[in-house]
Amino acid sequence: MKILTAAQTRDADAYTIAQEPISSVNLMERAAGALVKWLEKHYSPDKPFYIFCGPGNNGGDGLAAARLLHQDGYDVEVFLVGTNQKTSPDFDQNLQRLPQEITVSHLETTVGVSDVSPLGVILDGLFGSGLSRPLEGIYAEAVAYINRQDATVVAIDIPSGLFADAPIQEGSPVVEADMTLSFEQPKLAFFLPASGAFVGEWHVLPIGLHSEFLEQVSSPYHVLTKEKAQSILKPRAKFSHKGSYGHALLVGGSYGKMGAVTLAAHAALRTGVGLLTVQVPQTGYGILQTAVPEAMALTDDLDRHLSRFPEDLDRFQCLGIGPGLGQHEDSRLALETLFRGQLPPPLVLDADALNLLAADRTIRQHLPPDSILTPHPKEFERLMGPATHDFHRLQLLQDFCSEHSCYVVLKGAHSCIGSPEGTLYFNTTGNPGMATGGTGDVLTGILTGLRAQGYSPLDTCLLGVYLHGLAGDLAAEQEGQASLIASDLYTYLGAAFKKLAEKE
Ligand SMILES: NC(=O)C1=CN([C@@H]2O[C@H](COP(=O)(O)OP(=O)(O)OC[C@H]3O[C@@H](n4cnc5c(N)ncnc54)[C@H](OP(=O)(O)O)[C@@H]3O)[C@@H](O)[C@H]2O)[C@@H](O)CC1
Ligand SMILES: Nc1ncnc2c1ncn2[C@@H]1O[C@H](COP(=O)(O)OP(=O)(O)O)[C@@H](O)[C@H]1O
Ligand SMILES: [K+]
Repeated sequence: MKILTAAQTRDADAYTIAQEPISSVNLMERAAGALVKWLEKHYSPDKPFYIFCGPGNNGGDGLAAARLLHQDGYDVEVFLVGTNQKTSPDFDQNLQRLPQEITVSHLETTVGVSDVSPLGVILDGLFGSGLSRPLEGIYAEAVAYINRQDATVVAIDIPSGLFADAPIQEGSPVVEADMTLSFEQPKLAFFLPASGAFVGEWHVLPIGLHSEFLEQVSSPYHVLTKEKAQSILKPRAKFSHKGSYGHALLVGGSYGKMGAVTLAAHAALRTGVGLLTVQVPQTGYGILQTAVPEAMALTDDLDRHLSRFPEDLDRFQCLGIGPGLGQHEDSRLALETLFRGQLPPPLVLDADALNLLAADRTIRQHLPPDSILTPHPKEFERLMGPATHDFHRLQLLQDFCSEHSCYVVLKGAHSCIGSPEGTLYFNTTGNPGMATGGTGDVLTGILTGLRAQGYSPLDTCLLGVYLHGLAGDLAAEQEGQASLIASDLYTYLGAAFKKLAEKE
């Protein structure tokens, strides 16, 4: 699913109005209809609705929703905010259509305004995708009032005060929504930490924007959906054997950090890889053979850290490097030798492999094309320097992928996969239970296992990141978020594969 900018959404609107054709006010009616249908499904008529409307079409949506909810027997109260300024024609028309029985207050100030019922629902229709500057005056006051209430806050299209595709200044007024109902497409701001925190849970409401426009419009931003991940998944063939599913090599572990590479090894095996070998320093031999009997072990000459890669790398279809590796100079030299030598098998680089890469520009220049890198934001900062805001970080991600012809999984609540062409995919699975040590190592194992089975680098990232988050969601359902630990992720990986394969 594409993510459109605010300008593209306006164009989609205009295209639909011209081509369907449909009048602007009827398109608003369709949007409000979809909104009310969702609300009525989730909130019973004993919940009072408090609808805050600004001067634009977002306010118009709020007014249309007020009328439709009232018609269906809901108790509705409307607050008009700053609408003595210029209002949009569709706002005006919906204000005229508002039944007289609905109480309407013109909010000049929130001083002395009593609190709404904590059992009620506030609909935030102050501003939508047309926001052009930070909120001030009565708008800022209304936002503060809404944020003080205990009622459930549902934002129409986007929480008021957020830009769909640009950063907000720190401290500027924004509605803190429990739920956001976004028309047709989610907004880019939903996926990024600084803005996404205001959005709450979000759902997309289709409103029938013209499919021709949506197919043709080009956007670098995509949502990684279940359908997309499902289309990548390859079934296993009846007469296949372990040779059909690749041989992966994981290199990592050091004294005190053997857990990281054993987590990755378990995860690689659970992706269905045919064979797995793990290269560890001497100290890790017994640990690995005991903890992961399915994996073959190779050992370094050194006891506590790694100083070389195996000679015969050709027999591996993917090489995953990093979990628990440490940053010893010997390990850095080994990485440099690997990159400067013959083209190695397809690579997955994580953790200390990334830190070594960040610390040494010359190694980075020799990064083999089509490599997969999986930094968290701090590791990414070491590679590319600090970003001024979340949207800038996306630009840096695109720059890095195109400069090095590689694929980067920027990990987070909505992990973002970047490709050399500049396309970005935002993941939709996963939960805060996964914010715990070792979950990234599990991802490295998953990606190494999938890549070794012959998935393209992009498909590996899309499928692997989706499955990793889905395993986290299934684990959290059973274990709860707080108690989730990294090994739960590979324990639930099988259930995630099964769930992904299910047709809805
Ligand atoms: N296709 C769809 O998705 C559909 C979308 N629909 C709905 O339309 C919404 C977009 O509507 P919209 O363009 O009228 O924008 P909205 O945000 O309501 O108001 C903009 C107005 O506010 C003003 N203004 C801006 N910032 C301001 C500020 N800080 N302080 C004060 N004023 C400020 C701005 O003025 P200006 O920037 O010119 O000064 C302009 O007059 C969208 O989110 C969705 O809810 C559906 O109805 C139909 C299908
Ligand atoms: N709040 C969250 N919601 C969803 N996924 C998360 C969240 N926090 C972390 N994760 C996921 O957990 C993993 C953490 O990786 P990383 O930071 O490398 O951990 P570690 O280094 O301990 O293995 C990433 O895949 C990330 O996307
Ligand atoms: K809004």
